[in-house]
Amino acid sequence: MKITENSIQIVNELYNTAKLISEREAEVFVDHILQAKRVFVGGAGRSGLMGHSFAMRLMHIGLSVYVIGEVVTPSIKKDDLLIFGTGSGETKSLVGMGEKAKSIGTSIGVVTKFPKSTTGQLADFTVKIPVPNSTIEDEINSIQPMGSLFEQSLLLFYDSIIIRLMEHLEIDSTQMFSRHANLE
Ligand SMILES: O=C([C@H](O)CO)[C@H](O)[C@H](O)COP(=O)(O)O
Repeated sequence: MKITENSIQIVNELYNTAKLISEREAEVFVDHILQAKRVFVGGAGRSGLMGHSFAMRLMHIGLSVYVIGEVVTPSIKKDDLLIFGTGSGETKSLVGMGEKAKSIGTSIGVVTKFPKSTTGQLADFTVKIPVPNSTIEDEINSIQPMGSLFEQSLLLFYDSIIIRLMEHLEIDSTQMFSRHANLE
């Protein structure tokens, strides 16, 4: 298949996945972010990279946000919100961090293909990214390898959440640019 046709097929896959995400689950996700004192975002590998992108936008809209694992990230507290993006829901480092946060009483939100996974069960709320017919090992309805369809869908979901938060907080792109790093 031509490379450009691959791109079109990927966009179709993203469309078919995005339209199955629950609006109600997405609104609950937004409500928790708005109520949290600070937001901590976590994820491993490519899912974690999408989390970095999300955390940057949360900073741009003026929220207190940290990425798990950065050396400047402080201890998490009860009034904070912990967000994981994890396709499998079973990534070991996240399970350990989720257990720790739960013992502190921190609210946990997990965006995943598998809400019944170990991290999903630790969560106070989940958002299911319903990658069609997927299993933990593979993505049988995708032309893409490994977890790519989940990871791209996660980024689209996170960016869609940002647009909703901009509406709630009455923030525009110009204000966000004013917070963007000036030491690049
Ligand atoms: O980077 C990843 C890998 O390339 C699969 O596509 C995953 O995002 C990473 O392994 C984390 O896995 P999940 O927690 O299951 O998303």
